Amino acid sequence: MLELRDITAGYERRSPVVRGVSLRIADGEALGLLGPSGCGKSTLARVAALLHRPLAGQVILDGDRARGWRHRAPRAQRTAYGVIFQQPRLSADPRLALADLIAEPLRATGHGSEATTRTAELARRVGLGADLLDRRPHEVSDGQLQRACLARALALSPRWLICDEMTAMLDASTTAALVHVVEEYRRESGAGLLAVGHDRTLLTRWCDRTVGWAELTS
Ligand SMILES: Nc1ncnc2c1ncn2[C@@H]1O[C@H](COP(=O)(O)OP(=O)(O)OP(=O)(O)O)[C@@H](O)[C@H]1O
Repeated sequence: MLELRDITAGYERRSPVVRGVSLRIADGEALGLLGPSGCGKSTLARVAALLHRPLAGQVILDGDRARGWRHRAPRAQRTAYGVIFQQPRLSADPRLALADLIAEPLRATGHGSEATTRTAELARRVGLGADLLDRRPHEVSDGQLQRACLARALALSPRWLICDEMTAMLDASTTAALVHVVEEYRRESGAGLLAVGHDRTLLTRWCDRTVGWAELTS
């Protein structure tokens, strides 16, 4: 289970953007979190993924309380997550070819020897043609780059996926393709999902359960 207990978070201690929010996602469950722009969804998603230290509250991951954030999180907790953000260009190193982008987590965790085989496998899974793997981010479309970011997020076979407006800048067919990849992975692996967004139709179709920001904060 992934549990957020009474989380208060933000960028200034005196005016947090998230106040006293609690939520639980059961193993294998897909939870959609809906809310208007600027309400604090991404901040909460980053707290859930151990990327943003909350001002107060606890994150409990598979029974263990998170004690570190970002690079200070223990590796076993950090690698339990695959995270995909809204804007692939902000989360992809522009100097890396897509193959190296996908292989980043493998190399960073001492699995570099598997990188070539795993990268090819992951690229196939997300529908990225082998001809694109030598290109750098500026040489591919947003949709192609987001596919590479999804492949990178799946590289270490995470138990939890955090999709923060993953499809907000994509067309309908790429959206459907990426959601399909996530769902196929979840079926095989039993991974849980927190999908953040403002598209009620998409999240209702995609997730087992959706919750609105207002319900969390009331
Ligand atoms: N790095 C930052 N420094 C200061 N304030 C920030 C930072 N990131 C976000 N904020 C502010 O925190 C609030 C919540 O932002 P957040 O990105 O969590 O909202 P959101 O619900 O995900 O919005 P959107 O749907 O537009 O992505 C906003 O008022 C935003 O301006």
